[in-house]
This record gives sequence, structure tokens and C-alpha cells, in this order.
Amino acid sequence: MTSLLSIENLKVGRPMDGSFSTVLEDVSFSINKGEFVAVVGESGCGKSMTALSIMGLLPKIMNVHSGSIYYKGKDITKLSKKEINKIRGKEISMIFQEPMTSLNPSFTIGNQLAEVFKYHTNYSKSEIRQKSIEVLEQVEIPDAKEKLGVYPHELSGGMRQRVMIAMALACSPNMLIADEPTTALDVTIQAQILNLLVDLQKNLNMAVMMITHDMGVVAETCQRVIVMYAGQVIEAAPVKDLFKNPAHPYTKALLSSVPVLGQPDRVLNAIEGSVPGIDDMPNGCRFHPRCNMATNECLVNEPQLESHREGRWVRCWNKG
Ligand SMILES: Nc1ncnc2c1ncn2[C@@H]1O[C@H](COP(=O)(O)OP(=O)(O)OP(=O)(O)O)[C@@H](O)[C@H]1O
Repeated sequence: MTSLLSIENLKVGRPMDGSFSTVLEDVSFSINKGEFVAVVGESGCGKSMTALSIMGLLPKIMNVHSGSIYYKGKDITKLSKKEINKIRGKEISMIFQEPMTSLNPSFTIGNQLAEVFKYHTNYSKSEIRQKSIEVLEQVEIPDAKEKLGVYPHELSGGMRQRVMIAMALACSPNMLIADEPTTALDVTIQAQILNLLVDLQKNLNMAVMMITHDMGVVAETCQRVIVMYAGQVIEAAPVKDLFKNPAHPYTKALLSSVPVLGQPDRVLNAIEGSVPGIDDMPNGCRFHPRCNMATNECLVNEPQLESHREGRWVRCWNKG
């Protein structure tokens, strides 16, 4: 299968007085056309920075130090602002955790959708109105025509997230990045939004990269999983293989901290310790201080991300 997006040895961070404080180190993975991929890991592992690197939206204090992000074969880290603006929102779109922080409270839903179309298309006013209704219907918002005239605060959290998805879909992107899209929603609404994302991915043959903490969500929605730890990819595998047979001790620990329905006696293990900060990285394997399988080699030498069985990649000296 050909990759739609391919990240190769990406290093991102913050230049400081002649030194470089790294938040992403040697990040490599790819996403195929129409594929639903989850990026998981604890808070601070670099999931959002990876997404923002793809979007060309890193915080001003950070930059791409080295490596590449190929989109349709072109390295988008080398594009000018003008060139990346043409891709962002049109070919690759992103939705965030809390729609209220992304929607402008002073403008109607119709106004905000119109802005997206005006920026990326040459549609007339009436075409924009028609397309806006169509895209709201696509995300299953009832009474789409009437909703064009309402303000974000007049909608529920779930409806606001649907509006954000509609704005992201407006120009039929090839790829949608969803950063914790359901975290701010209650459980029943979460399930509806996830089902919607899965349906859209299938019906539109759109690639989805979903960032989440929730392994339950991963099991139900995704085809492949990228596990990140301390700014690196430590495992990548098809979802069934990962759940059945996790190879990295961190992935095993993440999975053993998730409750399973019908297994009330299962012991849940919290992962002791915390993700190291960017200026506090241990030598050797970054996970070794928290790993119950660490050997002397892990303390000294940094493992590389290596192919491990078909379709799987693992960064560990003791992969199981
Ligand atoms: N604006 C920023 N300025 C400086 N450092 C930042 C900034 N945003 C994130 N970082 C640092 O970059 C690293 C990666 O953070 P990132 O937000 O990508 O993690 P994450 O895995 O997405 O976490 P979460 O699940 O909490 O969103 C962390 O060490 C974090 O402290």
C-alpha cells in the first residue's frame, strides 16, 4: 500500500542559547490512504507536537531540526508558509479536543463555515451556502439549514464537535487529524462522535490520525496503532496484533492498566513513575527507569525502531 503521509526521523524542539531542547526525537511512521491510525501514549509523550508538526502549526518557540514529513511524496517541512496554507485545511485538516476553543463565539456557524470555503475555493455565495448545508448534513446535524444561523454557545458540546468536524471536512481532505476529539464529551456522545469518524473515514476513504489516551477507543475504531513514549515512537502495529501480543514493555504496561469488561478479577497495573521531561531524558532507553525488564544494555545504549514481525515496529532491546 502506498503511504499518503510518511514521517522520517523527525526531530523537533526548542533552540536555546546554542543548544537544542528536543521534544520529538527520531519519529518515524507512515499513514496510508484511507487508513484509521491511532497515536497513543501518556501525557507529554509528543503526540500533539507530532500532529502540529504535520500541520505546520508548531509553537513559535519550536522548529523542525531535521527529518522529513512527506505528504504525497513532497517534504512539507520544506514548504513556504503560503504553500503549507494551501494544504492545511484543504488536504489535511485537524480537529481539537475542545471545540469551543477553536470556534469563534462571535460568529454564526454559517459565517465560520463560509470562511473555510472562501479561503480554499472560488464558490459563489449561494454555492457556499449550499455546500455548508451539505457538510452539516454529512456530520448528521439535524435541521442543517437553520443551524447556519446559530452561534456556537447555542449548541451542545457534541453538536459543536460535529460542527468542527464539518469545518474540517468542508474541502474533502485526504487526511483528518483528530487530537483527543472526544475527551471533553460525555460517554454516550463520545461513542456517537467516534462512530461518525469511523463512518466518514470509510465513506470518504479519508485517512484519520486520531490522538487518544483511551485504549478502549483504539480497540473499537482503529486499524493500526502508533505508541509514543518520551518523544519517540516505541511501537507500531496493526491494532489486533498490538492488543493480542504487545511487544514493548511500555505497550504491555499501557494495556494492563485498562479494565476489561467481563474480567472483574483482572489486576490493573498503574505504570509507576512518570514520563521524563524534555531536559531530563535518561541515557539508553528512555523507558528504562520505569521498565521491569530493563537490562544493563538498556541503561547505556539507545534502542532503534526496528522491524519486528510483519507490519510491526518496536524500539526495545528485549522485545517480547
Ligand atoms: N508550547 C510549548 N512550549 C514548550 N514545550 C511544550 C509546549 N507544548 C508542549 N511542550 C512539551 O513538549 C513535549 C510533548 O508535548 P505534547 O503536547 O506533544 O504531548 P502529548 O503526548 O500530546 O500530551 P497530552 O496528551 O497531554 O496532550 C512535552 O514535554 C511538553 O512539555
